[in-house]
Amino acid sequence: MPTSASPLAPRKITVLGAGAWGTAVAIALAARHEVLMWGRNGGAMQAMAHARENSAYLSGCAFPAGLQVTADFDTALAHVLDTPEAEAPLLIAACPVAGLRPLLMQLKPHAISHIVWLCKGFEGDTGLLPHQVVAEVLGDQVAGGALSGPSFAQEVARGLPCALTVASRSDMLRERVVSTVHGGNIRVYSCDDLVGVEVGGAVKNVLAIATGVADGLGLGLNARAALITRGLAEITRLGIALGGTPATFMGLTGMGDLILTCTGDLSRNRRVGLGLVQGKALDTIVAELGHVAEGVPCARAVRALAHKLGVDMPITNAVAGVLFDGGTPKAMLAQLLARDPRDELS
Ligand SMILES: NC(=O)C1=CN([C@@H]2O[C@H](COP(=O)(O)OP(=O)(O)OC[C@H]3O[C@@H](n4cnc5c(N)ncnc54)[C@H](O)[C@@H]3O)[C@@H](O)[C@H]2O)C=CC1
Ligand SMILES: O=C(CO)COP(=O)(O)O
Repeated sequence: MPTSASPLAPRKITVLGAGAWGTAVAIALAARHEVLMWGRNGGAMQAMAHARENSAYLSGCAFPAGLQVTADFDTALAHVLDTPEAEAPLLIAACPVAGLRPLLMQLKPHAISHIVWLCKGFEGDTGLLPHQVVAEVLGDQVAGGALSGPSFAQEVARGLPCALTVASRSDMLRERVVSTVHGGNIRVYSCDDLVGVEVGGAVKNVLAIATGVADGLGLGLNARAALITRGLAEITRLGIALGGTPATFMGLTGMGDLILTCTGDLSRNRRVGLGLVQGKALDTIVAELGHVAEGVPCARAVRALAHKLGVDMPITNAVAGVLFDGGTPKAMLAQLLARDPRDELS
């Protein structure tokens, strides 16, 4: 579907969440727009305002003049809510999946028209995708969309080129995101397959843990390519079972993000896999990361969901076995290799 690009004027954008990705997106958009980033930790936001960088989550990436920060939720919301809809303000939720429902509960009393989320995963307790959580909390009158794709925060914050996809069932929201975010070194594609985009973004994190394990064990490039490709097959099976469109999994938010996260050493999820092979405890690995690794809770949620739906997801099951059931990386490998042969395309 054709969409217009290049905004006519700077827009008002609020980013809720001040981790690595929220900060990178805020920095990138502040070159062209008036961005206000909210974080829940008052001390941290004050330090950011003073240093003009987010030293805890994205050090060395200076804030442009167009980026302001606050720890006051009402101020952050007023930045977009006090802007006429005709000026197309943009509200972005940049927290991890586990923080999405609490954040939406904070938003619920306010009259928001739309929301874009950046998180990738399934909600732990419910097994819901982010768009389902949004619909459950805010109802379906609020236009919602996921902005996803291969995009390491460190690279986006440094202004390196990337391509993203906005997925929404709302024409208005897709148009607003494209016309606001597309430009400079960021290309934004659009599609209406929310399920496919969200499943790809969620499950690739589990596969990145698997690839980290394989690379940590020194299994070689052939094994890595096999894992990525068969990983894509299992993402696609789950995505189709949930109502996604097959072609979506071949796109930026499927294959694109899978390749990036499985092969790029900037990936936190890949580093979880590497750490497991070094014999570190999961808690230690995550604490050392200092960031969320969505593939960890996602592995549990996807294993349960796939079991419920009768979808075969052997790599995810093997990862979950190592993460939660005391399996060893070598046992994970043996379990995968010992599987019966199967038709590649079934
Ligand atoms: N870092 C990256 O390169 C990318 C990350 N993502 C996704 O974006 C999401 C966020 O990731 P990062 O920012 O990298 O994580 P991070 O670990 O760097 O930061 C998470 C931030 O979220 C905050 N947070 C947690 N719960 C919250 C809540 N209830 N309300 C408000 N803030 C809350 C934390 O205080 C922290 O500031 C994840 O789902 C991740 O998969 C997507 C694309 C790229
Ligand atoms: O989603 C990402 C890149 O697109 C970031 O992946 P990690 O969370 O594994 O760092």
